[in-house]
Amino acid sequence: MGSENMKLPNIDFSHEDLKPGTLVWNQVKGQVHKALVEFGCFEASFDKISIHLRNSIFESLQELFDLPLQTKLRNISKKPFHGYVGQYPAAPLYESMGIDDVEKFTQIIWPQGNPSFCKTIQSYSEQLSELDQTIRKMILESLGIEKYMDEHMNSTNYLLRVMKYKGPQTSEIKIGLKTHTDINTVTILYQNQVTGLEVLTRDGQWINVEPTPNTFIVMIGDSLYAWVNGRLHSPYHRVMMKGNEARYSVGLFSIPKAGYTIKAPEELVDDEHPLLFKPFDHVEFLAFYYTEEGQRCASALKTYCGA
Ligand SMILES: O=C(O)CCC(=O)C(=O)O
Ligand SMILES: [Fe+2]
Repeated sequence: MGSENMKLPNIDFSHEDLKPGTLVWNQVKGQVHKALVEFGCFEASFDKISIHLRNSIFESLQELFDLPLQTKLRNISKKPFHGYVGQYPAAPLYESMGIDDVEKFTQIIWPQGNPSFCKTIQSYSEQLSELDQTIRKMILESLGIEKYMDEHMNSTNYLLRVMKYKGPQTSEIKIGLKTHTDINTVTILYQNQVTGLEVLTRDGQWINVEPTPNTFIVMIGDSLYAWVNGRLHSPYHRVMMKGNEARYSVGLFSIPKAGYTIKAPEELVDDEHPLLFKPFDHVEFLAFYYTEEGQRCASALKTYCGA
């Protein structure tokens, strides 16, 4: 179980003057780098998303998940994990839906229209993608690889995934989502007040993440871990549920585009830091990841393209 007294670092991104080159930018950048080396994860305080939008997002999620299963199943996608996921015996509490294109998604789920859902999701993704970009700029600067900024920023797409974990209706702890690392670039999670997310430290302790209305959880995925040649950590995490209440969460995932080869910059490879992964295409890696073997191995990426 999660350790009672450990906490993730909390970094404040609400400062008005948070622009590249300012003193406050450099201070926050230092905190981001330290947190990502040590934990691969941190809490971000970010007040650019209004209280109204923060509340609407969970109302929208509830409205969506309350729909009949038949309706939710209309969200299909050729890409794994982008469509409706749920009703799995191994994760009976979990349901999720990927939203690639919110207008199309809204049209499929509500053919009669649902402008308020569409607008809420759209504003949320747009506003939160600013935080994603700020963090990624800081990462490249702190690693001294600014010259790859445009290439890196253009190498990803966003996916918003909304998630619901039913309360198990018992005080016993039940698995919500099994232990995994994220395989994308950067993940930013936001959730309602029901606890459950746990992040594993490098020395093997589980940290319970305590949600608050203005904290977002930022996490490095394996693709970024590979690209920065292991300079930042990509943490194992899981969701454990107890009690009656449902946990709603929403993840903004930056994901490498198909056809983009992830290859560590030469600046990050030397005798002390030998190359960890051979260059790979994320979408080709996904095909392996979702095979039985890919799901079984401790590190699918290492098995797939470890150097
Ligand atoms: O629900 C959460 O907070 C975590 C979800 C998660 O880890 C994932 O979707 O990869
Ligand atoms: Fe995850």
